[in-house]
Amino acid sequence: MDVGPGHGAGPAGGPPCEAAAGPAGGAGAGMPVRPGDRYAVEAVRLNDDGDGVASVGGLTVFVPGLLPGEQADIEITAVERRFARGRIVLRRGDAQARVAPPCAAFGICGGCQLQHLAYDAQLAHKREVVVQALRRIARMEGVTVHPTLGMAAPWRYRNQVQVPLSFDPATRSLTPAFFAPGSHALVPVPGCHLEPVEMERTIRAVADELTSSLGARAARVHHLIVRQSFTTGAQMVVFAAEAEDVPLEEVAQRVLAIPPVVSVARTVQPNRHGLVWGRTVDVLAGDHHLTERIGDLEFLISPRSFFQVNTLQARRLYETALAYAEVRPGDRVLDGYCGTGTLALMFARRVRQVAGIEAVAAAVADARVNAAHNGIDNASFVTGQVERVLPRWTAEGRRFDVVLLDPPRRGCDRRVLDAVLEARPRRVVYVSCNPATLARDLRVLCDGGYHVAEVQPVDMFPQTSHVECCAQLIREDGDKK
Ligand SMILES: C[S@@+](CC[C@H](N)C(=O)[O-])C[C@H]1O[C@@H](n2cnc3c(N)ncnc32)[C@H](O)[C@@H]1O
Repeated sequence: MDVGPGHGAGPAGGPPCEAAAGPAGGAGAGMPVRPGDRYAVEAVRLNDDGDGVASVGGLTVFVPGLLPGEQADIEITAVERRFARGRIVLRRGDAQARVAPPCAAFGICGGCQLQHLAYDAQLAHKREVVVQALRRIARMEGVTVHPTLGMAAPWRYRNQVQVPLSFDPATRSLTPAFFAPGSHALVPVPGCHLEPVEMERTIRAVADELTSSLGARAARVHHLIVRQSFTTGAQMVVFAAEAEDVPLEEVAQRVLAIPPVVSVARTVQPNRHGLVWGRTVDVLAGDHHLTERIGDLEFLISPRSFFQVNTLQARRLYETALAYAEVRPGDRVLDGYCGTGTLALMFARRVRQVAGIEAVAAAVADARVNAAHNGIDNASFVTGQVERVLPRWTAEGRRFDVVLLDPPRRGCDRRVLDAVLEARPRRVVYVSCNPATLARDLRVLCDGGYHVAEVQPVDMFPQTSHVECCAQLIREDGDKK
Protein backbone atom coordinates (compact mmCIF):
# COMPACT_ATOMS: atom_id res chain seq x y z
CA MET A 1 0.00 0.00 0.00
CA ASP A 2 1.38 3.42 -0.92
CA VAL A 3 1.47 6.25 1.52
CA GLY A 4 -0.35 8.94 -0.40
CA PRO A 5 -0.28 12.68 -0.02
CA GLY A 6 -1.98 14.08 2.99
CA HIS A 7 -0.14 11.91 5.49
CA GLY A 8 2.31 14.69 6.14
CA ALA A 9 6.01 14.08 6.69
CA GLY A 10 6.58 14.52 10.37
CA PRO A 11 9.86 15.32 12.05
CA ALA A 12 12.23 12.57 13.09
CA GLY A 13 10.31 10.03 15.07
CA GLY A 14 6.97 11.21 13.76
CA PRO A 15 3.77 9.26 14.05
CA PRO A 16 3.01 6.14 12.08
CA CYS A 17 1.68 6.97 8.61
CA GLU A 18 -0.90 4.22 8.70
CA ALA A 19 -3.75 3.85 11.13
CA ALA A 20 -2.83 0.18 11.29
CA ALA A 21 0.58 1.06 12.72
CA GLY A 22 -0.63 1.46 16.25
CA PRO A 23 -2.24 3.64 18.82
CA ALA A 24 -1.70 7.39 19.06
CA GLY A 25 1.64 8.15 20.62
CA GLY A 26 3.53 5.92 18.19
CA ALA A 27 6.52 3.72 18.92
CA GLY A 28 7.78 6.06 21.61
CA ALA A 29 4.87 5.15 23.84
CA GLY A 30 6.13 1.59 24.21
CA MET A 31 4.56 0.28 21.05
CA PRO A 32 6.79 -2.26 19.33
CA VAL A 33 7.93 -1.43 15.81
CA ARG A 34 7.06 -4.27 13.44
CA PRO A 35 7.99 -5.11 9.87
CA GLY A 36 5.37 -3.59 7.58
CA ASP A 37 4.65 -0.59 9.85
CA ARG A 38 4.89 2.78 8.17
CA TYR A 39 6.21 6.01 9.66
CA ALA A 40 7.10 9.52 8.60
CA VAL A 41 10.77 10.18 9.40
CA GLU A 42 13.65 12.52 8.73
CA ALA A 43 17.26 11.39 8.30
CA VAL A 44 19.71 13.21 10.53
CA ARG A 45 22.97 11.72 9.25
CA LEU A 46 24.43 8.80 7.30
CA ASN A 47 25.72 5.68 9.00
CA ASP A 48 29.00 3.99 8.05
CA ASP A 49 27.21 1.95 5.37
CA GLY A 50 25.84 5.09 3.72
CA ASP A 51 22.25 4.52 4.92
CA GLY A 52 20.17 7.41 6.25
CA VAL A 53 19.81 7.36 10.05
CA ALA A 54 16.35 8.26 11.31
CA SER A 55 14.49 7.64 14.51
CA VAL A 56 11.06 6.30 15.35
CA GLY A 57 10.12 7.04 18.94
CA GLY A 58 13.77 6.84 19.98
CA LEU A 59 14.50 3.65 18.03
CA THR A 60 17.18 4.11 15.37
CA VAL A 61 16.06 3.17 11.88
CA PHE A 62 18.48 2.78 8.97
CA VAL A 63 17.01 3.78 5.62
CA PRO A 64 19.06 3.15 2.45
CA GLY A 65 18.82 6.00 -0.06
CA LEU A 66 17.67 8.67 2.42
CA LEU A 67 20.02 11.63 2.85
CA PRO A 68 20.44 13.87 5.90
CA GLY A 69 17.71 16.52 6.00
CA GLU A 70 15.36 14.52 3.80
CA GLN A 71 11.93 13.47 5.01
CA ALA A 72 10.16 10.35 3.84
CA ASP A 73 7.41 7.91 4.58
CA ILE A 74 9.14 4.62 5.22
CA GLU A 75 8.12 1.02 5.76
CA ILE A 76 9.91 -1.03 8.41
CA THR A 77 11.55 -4.04 6.74
CA ALA A 78 13.38 -5.61 9.69
CA VAL A 79 13.59 -5.13 13.42
CA GLU A 80 16.75 -6.01 15.35
CA ARG A 81 17.37 -5.73 19.08
CA ARG A 82 18.69 -2.16 19.07
CA PHE A 83 17.64 -0.79 15.69
CA ALA A 84 15.34 -1.34 12.75
CA ARG A 85 15.69 -1.12 8.99
CA GLY A 86 13.30 0.59 6.65
CA ARG A 87 12.72 1.31 2.99
CA ILE A 88 11.53 4.54 1.45
CA VAL A 89 7.89 4.45 0.36
CA LEU A 90 7.67 8.12 -0.55
CA ARG A 91 10.43 10.70 -0.30
CA ARG A 92 9.39 14.30 0.18
CA GLY A 93 11.93 16.67 -1.37
CA ASP A 94 15.64 16.46 -2.11
CA ALA A 95 18.58 17.35 0.09
CA GLN A 96 20.87 19.94 -1.47
CA ALA A 97 23.59 17.29 -1.75
CA ARG A 98 21.36 14.88 -3.71
CA VAL A 99 22.44 14.14 -7.29
CA ALA A 100 20.96 11.86 -9.92
CA PRO A 101 22.78 8.48 -9.85
CA PRO A 102 24.03 7.78 -13.37
CA CYS A 103 23.69 3.98 -13.04
CA ALA A 104 20.28 2.40 -13.68
CA ALA A 105 21.19 -0.45 -11.31
CA PHE A 106 22.01 1.86 -8.37
CA GLY A 107 20.09 0.76 -5.28
CA ILE A 108 19.57 -2.73 -6.71
CA CYS A 109 23.04 -4.03 -7.46
CA GLY A 110 24.51 -3.18 -4.05
CA GLY A 111 27.99 -2.39 -5.39
CA CYS A 112 27.67 1.38 -4.79
CA GLN A 113 25.97 3.01 -1.82
CA LEU A 114 26.59 6.73 -2.41
CA GLN A 115 25.92 7.52 -6.08
CA HIS A 116 22.99 9.71 -4.99
CA LEU A 117 25.28 11.95 -2.91
CA ALA A 118 27.37 14.78 -4.47
CA TYR A 119 31.04 13.82 -4.51
CA ASP A 120 32.23 16.61 -2.20
CA ALA A 121 29.56 15.50 0.31
CA GLN A 122 30.81 11.87 -0.01
CA LEU A 123 34.31 13.06 0.88
CA ALA A 124 33.04 15.07 3.86
CA HIS A 125 30.99 12.07 5.03
CA LYS A 126 34.02 9.76 4.89
CA ARG A 127 36.10 12.16 6.95
CA GLU A 128 33.27 12.34 9.49
CA VAL A 129 33.17 8.53 9.72
CA VAL A 130 36.84 8.60 10.76
CA VAL A 131 36.35 11.47 13.24
CA GLN A 132 33.39 9.69 14.85
CA ALA A 133 35.20 6.33 15.09
CA LEU A 134 38.13 8.05 16.83
CA ARG A 135 35.74 9.80 19.19
CA ARG A 136 33.44 6.86 20.00
CA ILE A 137 35.83 3.91 19.92
CA ALA A 138 39.26 5.38 20.65
CA ARG A 139 37.90 8.11 22.94
CA MET A 140 40.11 10.61 21.11
CA GLU A 141 39.02 14.20 20.63
CA GLY A 142 40.78 16.79 18.54
CA VAL A 143 42.94 14.49 16.42
CA THR A 144 43.86 16.19 13.16
CA VAL A 145 41.84 14.38 10.51
CA HIS A 146 42.49 16.00 7.13
CA PRO A 147 39.87 16.44 4.43
CA THR A 148 39.52 13.24 2.42
CA LEU A 149 41.78 13.13 -0.65
CA GLY A 150 39.32 12.65 -3.49
CA MET A 151 39.63 11.95 -7.20
CA ALA A 152 39.33 14.62 -9.88
CA ALA A 153 37.17 12.15 -11.86
CA PRO A 154 35.58 9.74 -9.36
CA TRP A 155 34.23 7.22 -11.90
CA ARG A 156 35.66 4.34 -13.95
CA TYR A 157 38.60 3.96 -11.59
CA ARG A 158 38.65 0.19 -11.05
CA ASN A 159 41.58 -1.75 -12.48
CA GLN A 160 39.90 -5.08 -11.78
CA VAL A 161 36.32 -6.37 -11.94
CA GLN A 162 34.64 -9.77 -11.44
CA VAL A 163 31.50 -10.05 -13.53
CA PRO A 164 28.94 -12.87 -13.14
CA LEU A 165 27.62 -14.11 -16.49
CA SER A 166 23.96 -14.86 -17.09
CA PHE A 167 23.00 -17.44 -19.74
CA ASP A 168 19.67 -17.06 -21.50
CA PRO A 169 18.64 -20.52 -22.80
CA ALA A 170 16.07 -18.96 -25.17
CA THR A 171 18.65 -16.94 -27.10
CA ARG A 172 21.57 -19.20 -26.09
CA SER A 173 23.57 -16.11 -25.18
CA LEU A 174 25.73 -14.92 -22.29
CA THR A 175 25.20 -11.46 -20.77
CA PRO A 176 27.19 -9.61 -18.08
CA ALA A 177 25.08 -9.44 -14.92
CA PHE A 178 25.07 -8.89 -11.16
CA PHE A 179 23.56 -10.95 -8.35
CA ALA A 180 20.31 -9.54 -6.98
CA PRO A 181 20.97 -8.73 -3.29
CA GLY A 182 20.62 -11.73 -0.99
CA SER A 183 19.97 -14.19 -3.81
CA HIS A 184 21.60 -16.17 -6.60
CA ALA A 185 19.32 -14.59 -9.20
CA LEU A 186 21.29 -12.85 -11.95
CA VAL A 187 20.19 -9.47 -13.27
CA PRO A 188 21.67 -8.51 -16.67
CA VAL A 189 23.49 -5.16 -16.58
CA PRO A 190 24.75 -3.08 -19.52
CA GLY A 191 27.92 -2.03 -17.69
CA CYS A 192 29.30 -0.55 -14.51
CA HIS A 193 30.22 3.11 -14.03
CA LEU A 194 33.19 2.14 -11.87
CA GLU A 195 34.95 0.21 -14.65
CA PRO A 196 36.82 1.91 -17.52
CA VAL A 197 34.83 2.04 -20.80
CA GLU A 198 37.49 -0.13 -22.47
CA MET A 199 36.83 -2.79 -19.83
CA GLU A 200 33.08 -2.57 -20.39
CA ARG A 201 33.68 -3.03 -24.13
CA THR A 202 35.94 -6.03 -23.57
CA ILE A 203 33.46 -7.71 -21.20
CA ARG A 204 30.69 -7.46 -23.81
CA ALA A 205 32.99 -8.63 -26.62
CA VAL A 206 34.23 -11.61 -24.59
CA ALA A 207 30.66 -12.61 -23.61
CA ASP A 208 29.71 -12.46 -27.33
CA GLU A 209 32.78 -14.50 -28.28
CA LEU A 210 31.94 -17.18 -25.69
CA THR A 211 28.35 -17.26 -26.97
CA SER A 212 29.29 -17.65 -30.63
CA SER A 213 32.14 -20.11 -30.02
CA LEU A 214 30.54 -22.38 -27.42
CA GLY A 215 26.77 -22.20 -27.96
CA ALA A 216 24.97 -23.86 -25.03
CA ARG A 217 28.31 -24.83 -23.43
CA ALA A 218 28.90 -21.09 -22.78
CA ALA A 219 26.53 -21.50 -19.81
CA ARG A 220 29.36 -23.34 -18.03
CA VAL A 221 31.48 -20.18 -17.85
CA HIS A 222 30.04 -18.35 -14.85
CA HIS A 223 32.32 -15.35 -14.31
CA LEU A 224 34.77 -13.15 -16.16
CA ILE A 225 37.56 -11.42 -14.31
CA VAL A 226 39.07 -8.52 -16.22
CA ARG A 227 42.12 -6.52 -15.13
CA GLN A 228 43.47 -3.42 -16.82
CA SER A 229 46.79 -1.68 -16.39
CA PHE A 230 46.34 2.06 -15.93
CA THR A 231 49.93 2.50 -17.10
CA THR A 232 49.83 0.63 -20.42
CA GLY A 233 46.09 0.18 -21.01
CA ALA A 234 46.66 -3.57 -21.57
CA GLN A 235 44.04 -6.01 -20.27
CA MET A 236 43.96 -9.53 -18.85
CA VAL A 237 40.84 -11.71 -19.10
CA VAL A 238 40.23 -14.72 -16.86
CA PHE A 239 37.39 -17.19 -17.48
CA ALA A 240 35.93 -18.86 -14.38
CA ALA A 241 34.52 -22.16 -15.66
CA GLU A 242 32.58 -24.92 -13.91
CA ALA A 243 34.95 -27.64 -15.06
CA GLU A 244 38.20 -28.21 -16.90
CA ASP A 245 36.47 -29.83 -19.88
CA VAL A 246 34.87 -26.57 -21.07
CA PRO A 247 36.84 -26.10 -24.33
CA LEU A 248 38.29 -22.63 -23.82
CA GLU A 249 41.67 -22.92 -25.56
CA GLU A 250 40.47 -21.76 -29.01
CA VAL A 251 38.18 -19.08 -27.57
CA ALA A 252 41.22 -17.78 -25.66
CA GLN A 253 43.10 -17.25 -28.94
CA ARG A 254 40.16 -15.29 -30.37
CA VAL A 255 39.81 -13.21 -27.17
CA LEU A 256 43.52 -12.41 -27.39
CA ALA A 257 42.78 -10.75 -30.75
CA ILE A 258 40.40 -8.25 -29.03
CA PRO A 259 42.47 -5.13 -28.32
CA PRO A 260 43.79 -4.26 -25.72
CA VAL A 261 43.72 -7.84 -24.32
CA VAL A 262 47.25 -9.24 -23.93
CA SER A 263 46.61 -12.20 -21.63
CA VAL A 264 43.84 -14.80 -21.31
CA ALA A 265 43.64 -17.28 -18.45
CA ARG A 266 41.26 -19.82 -16.93
CA THR A 267 40.39 -20.83 -13.41
CA VAL A 268 38.13 -23.78 -12.61
CA GLN A 269 35.54 -23.24 -9.87
CA PRO A 270 32.69 -25.80 -9.75
CA ASN A 271 30.67 -23.77 -7.22
CA ARG A 272 29.22 -21.06 -9.46
CA HIS A 273 27.21 -19.41 -6.67
CA GLY A 274 29.99 -19.17 -4.13
CA LEU A 275 33.58 -18.54 -4.99
CA VAL A 276 34.92 -17.19 -8.24
CA TRP A 277 38.51 -18.38 -8.18
CA GLY A 278 39.45 -22.05 -8.21
CA ARG A 279 42.62 -23.58 -6.81
CA THR A 280 44.64 -23.08 -9.99
CA VAL A 281 44.91 -20.55 -12.79
CA ASP A 282 46.29 -21.47 -16.26
CA VAL A 283 47.33 -18.86 -18.76
CA LEU A 284 45.76 -20.06 -22.04
CA ALA A 285 47.04 -17.35 -24.40
CA GLY A 286 49.39 -14.36 -24.36
CA ASP A 287 51.37 -12.86 -21.48
CA HIS A 288 51.54 -14.16 -17.93
CA HIS A 289 51.23 -10.71 -16.36
CA LEU A 290 50.28 -7.07 -16.79
CA THR A 291 52.64 -4.30 -15.77
CA GLU A 292 51.64 -1.31 -13.69
CA ARG A 293 53.74 1.66 -12.53
CA ILE A 294 53.41 3.41 -9.22
CA GLY A 295 55.94 6.20 -8.70
CA ASP A 296 59.38 4.96 -9.65
CA LEU A 297 58.43 1.26 -9.46
CA GLU A 298 57.06 -1.20 -11.98
CA PHE A 299 54.89 -4.07 -10.75
CA LEU A 300 54.24 -7.35 -12.53
CA ILE A 301 50.66 -8.43 -11.90
CA SER A 302 49.72 -12.05 -12.51
CA PRO A 303 46.06 -13.18 -12.67
CA ARG A 304 45.77 -13.79 -8.90
CA SER A 305 48.10 -11.08 -7.58
CA PHE A 306 46.58 -8.70 -5.05
CA PHE A 307 46.78 -5.11 -6.24
CA GLN A 308 44.82 -2.13 -4.89
CA VAL A 309 41.83 -1.72 -7.24
CA ASN A 310 42.27 2.04 -7.63
CA THR A 311 45.74 2.60 -9.10
CA LEU A 312 45.64 6.43 -9.05
CA GLN A 313 44.52 6.65 -5.43
CA ALA A 314 46.83 3.81 -4.32
CA ARG A 315 49.71 6.04 -5.30
CA ARG A 316 48.37 8.87 -3.13
CA LEU A 317 47.79 6.48 -0.23
CA TYR A 318 51.32 5.10 -0.45
CA GLU A 319 52.80 8.61 -0.77
CA THR A 320 50.94 9.59 2.40
CA ALA A 321 52.35 6.53 4.18
CA LEU A 322 55.83 7.46 2.98
CA ALA A 323 55.47 11.05 4.19
CA TYR A 324 54.09 9.93 7.59
CA ALA A 325 56.95 7.46 8.12
CA GLU A 326 59.58 10.25 7.96
CA VAL A 327 62.22 7.66 7.18
CA ARG A 328 65.99 8.12 7.42
CA PRO A 329 68.51 6.37 5.18
CA GLY A 330 69.73 4.08 8.00
CA ASP A 331 66.24 2.90 9.01
CA ARG A 332 65.00 -0.70 9.32
CA VAL A 333 61.36 -0.82 8.29
CA LEU A 334 58.74 -3.49 8.90
CA ASP A 335 55.81 -3.84 6.47
CA GLY A 336 53.23 -5.95 8.33
CA TYR A 337 50.48 -7.42 6.10
CA CYS A 338 52.63 -6.56 3.05
CA GLY A 339 50.54 -8.21 0.29
CA THR A 340 52.58 -8.20 -2.91
CA GLY A 341 55.08 -5.82 -1.32
CA THR A 342 53.94 -2.56 -2.94
CA LEU A 343 54.49 -0.43 0.16
CA ALA A 344 57.66 -2.24 1.19
CA LEU A 345 59.21 -1.68 -2.24
CA MET A 346 58.24 2.02 -2.23
CA PHE A 347 60.20 2.32 1.03
CA ALA A 348 63.16 0.12 0.08
CA ARG A 349 65.03 2.70 -2.00
CA ARG A 350 64.89 5.21 0.84
CA VAL A 351 66.05 3.10 3.79
CA ARG A 352 68.63 0.50 4.84
CA GLN A 353 66.34 -2.53 5.03
CA VAL A 354 62.69 -3.53 4.70
CA ALA A 355 61.11 -6.76 5.96
CA GLY A 356 57.61 -7.75 4.85
CA ILE A 357 55.30 -10.31 6.49
CA GLU A 358 52.32 -11.69 4.59
CA ALA A 359 50.02 -14.68 5.17
CA VAL A 360 49.49 -15.60 1.50
CA ALA A 361 52.44 -17.43 -0.03
CA ALA A 362 51.56 -16.45 -3.62
CA ALA A 363 51.59 -12.77 -2.66
CA VAL A 364 55.03 -13.21 -1.09
CA ALA A 365 56.23 -14.85 -4.32
CA ASP A 366 54.92 -11.80 -6.27
CA ALA A 367 56.65 -9.45 -3.82
CA ARG A 368 59.98 -11.21 -4.40
CA VAL A 369 59.51 -11.14 -8.20
CA ASN A 370 58.70 -7.43 -8.04
CA ALA A 371 61.72 -6.69 -5.83
CA ALA A 372 63.99 -8.43 -8.38
CA HIS A 373 62.19 -6.78 -11.31
CA ASN A 374 62.98 -3.36 -9.81
CA GLY A 375 66.56 -4.25 -8.86
CA ILE A 376 65.81 -3.99 -5.13
CA ASP A 377 67.97 -6.21 -2.91
CA ASN A 378 67.34 -4.77 0.57
CA ALA A 379 63.74 -6.00 0.88
CA SER A 380 62.96 -9.47 2.23
CA PHE A 381 59.58 -11.13 2.54
CA VAL A 382 58.38 -14.00 4.72
CA THR A 383 55.18 -16.01 4.56
CA GLY A 384 53.39 -16.13 7.89
CA GLN A 385 50.91 -14.46 10.17
CA VAL A 386 52.10 -11.18 11.61
CA GLU A 387 50.75 -12.21 15.03
CA ARG A 388 53.09 -15.22 15.03
CA VAL A 389 56.16 -13.88 13.22
CA LEU A 390 56.50 -10.43 14.80
CA PRO A 391 56.35 -11.52 18.47
CA ARG A 392 59.04 -14.12 17.67
CA TRP A 393 61.24 -11.50 16.02
CA THR A 394 60.88 -9.04 18.88
CA ALA A 395 61.58 -11.82 21.42
CA GLU A 396 64.78 -12.49 19.47
CA GLY A 397 65.70 -8.82 19.88
CA ARG A 398 64.98 -7.72 16.32
CA ARG A 399 64.06 -4.02 16.24
CA PHE A 400 62.51 -1.64 13.67
CA ASP A 401 62.70 2.13 13.38
CA VAL A 402 59.45 2.35 11.46
CA VAL A 403 56.52 -0.08 11.39
CA LEU A 404 53.86 -0.05 8.65
CA LEU A 405 50.61 -1.84 9.38
CA ASP A 406 48.02 -2.39 6.61
CA PRO A 407 45.79 -5.16 7.99
CA PRO A 408 42.51 -6.50 6.55
CA ARG A 409 39.18 -5.11 7.83
CA ARG A 410 39.35 -6.92 11.15
CA GLY A 411 42.42 -4.89 12.10
CA CYS A 412 45.46 -6.13 14.03
CA ASP A 413 45.55 -9.07 16.41
CA ARG A 414 46.37 -7.87 19.94
CA ARG A 415 49.65 -9.85 19.78
CA VAL A 416 50.75 -7.69 16.85
CA LEU A 417 50.12 -4.47 18.77
CA ASP A 418 51.93 -5.80 21.84
CA ALA A 419 54.91 -6.79 19.70
CA VAL A 420 54.97 -3.33 18.07
CA LEU A 421 55.00 -1.73 21.53
CA GLU A 422 57.84 -4.08 22.46
CA ALA A 423 59.81 -3.17 19.30
CA ARG A 424 59.38 0.58 20.07
CA PRO A 425 59.63 1.96 16.52
CA ARG A 426 60.03 5.74 16.18
CA ARG A 427 57.00 5.92 13.87
CA VAL A 428 54.05 3.62 13.26
CA VAL A 429 52.08 4.21 10.07
CA TYR A 430 48.72 2.45 10.13
CA VAL A 431 46.84 2.10 6.83
CA SER A 432 43.26 0.98 7.37
CA CYS A 433 40.15 0.15 5.37
CA ASN A 434 37.99 0.06 8.51
CA PRO A 435 37.87 3.14 10.78
CA ALA A 436 36.29 1.13 13.62
CA THR A 437 39.13 -1.38 13.97
CA LEU A 438 41.65 1.39 13.29
CA ALA A 439 40.25 3.35 16.25
CA ARG A 440 40.30 0.25 18.50
CA ASP A 441 43.96 -0.44 17.62
CA LEU A 442 45.05 3.20 17.92
CA ARG A 443 43.74 3.22 21.48
CA VAL A 444 46.01 0.28 22.36
CA LEU A 445 49.05 1.90 20.74
CA CYS A 446 48.36 5.24 22.43
CA ASP A 447 47.98 3.54 25.82
CA GLY A 448 51.38 1.98 25.11
CA GLY A 449 53.27 5.23 24.58
CA TYR A 450 52.33 6.67 21.16
CA HIS A 451 50.22 9.59 20.06
CA VAL A 452 48.26 9.99 16.85
CA ALA A 453 49.74 13.00 15.09
CA GLU A 454 47.40 13.05 12.09
CA VAL A 455 45.09 10.98 9.96
CA GLN A 456 44.57 11.26 6.21
CA PRO A 457 41.48 9.66 4.66
CA VAL A 458 42.06 8.75 1.00
CA ASP A 459 39.06 7.94 -1.19
CA MET A 460 40.00 4.63 -2.73
CA PHE A 461 36.41 3.67 -3.56
CA PRO A 462 34.35 6.67 -4.76
CA GLN A 463 30.56 6.12 -4.93
CA THR A 464 30.80 3.38 -2.27
CA SER A 465 30.72 3.69 1.51
CA HIS A 466 34.23 2.23 1.93
CA VAL A 467 36.61 4.46 3.88
CA GLU A 468 40.39 4.10 3.68
CA CYS A 469 42.81 6.15 5.74
CA CYS A 470 46.36 6.43 6.92
CA ALA A 471 47.34 7.39 10.49
CA GLN A 472 50.69 8.63 11.74
CA LEU A 473 51.75 7.57 15.23
CA ILE A 474 54.75 9.09 16.96
CA ARG A 475 56.46 7.55 19.98
CA GLU A 476 55.88 9.83 22.96
CA ASP A 477 59.48 9.73 24.16
CA GLY A 478 60.78 10.81 20.75
CA ASP A 479 64.00 9.22 19.52
CA LYS A 480 65.22 7.91 22.89
CA LYS A 481 65.77 4.17 22.89
C1 LIG B 1 44.81 -4.58 3.02
S1 LIG B 1 45.87 -5.80 2.34
C2 LIG B 1 47.37 -4.88 2.27
C3 LIG B 1 48.24 -5.17 1.10
C4 LIG B 1 49.35 -4.22 0.77
N1 LIG B 1 49.78 -3.37 1.85
C5 LIG B 1 48.98 -3.41 -0.45
O1 LIG B 1 48.66 -2.23 -0.33
O2 LIG B 1 49.00 -3.97 -1.55
C6 LIG B 1 46.07 -6.88 3.72
C7 LIG B 1 46.97 -8.05 3.48
O3 LIG B 1 47.13 -8.76 4.72
C8 LIG B 1 47.18 -10.13 4.45
N2 LIG B 1 46.84 -10.79 5.75
C9 LIG B 1 45.63 -11.01 6.29
N3 LIG B 1 45.75 -11.51 7.53
C10 LIG B 1 47.08 -11.63 7.79
C11 LIG B 1 47.84 -12.06 8.90
N4 LIG B 1 47.24 -12.48 10.01
N5 LIG B 1 49.17 -12.03 8.82
C12 LIG B 1 49.79 -11.60 7.69
N6 LIG B 1 49.12 -11.17 6.60
C13 LIG B 1 47.78 -11.17 6.64
C14 LIG B 1 46.23 -10.34 3.32
O4 LIG B 1 46.53 -11.51 2.61
C15 LIG B 1 46.48 -9.07 2.49
O5 LIG B 1 47.49 -9.28 1.54
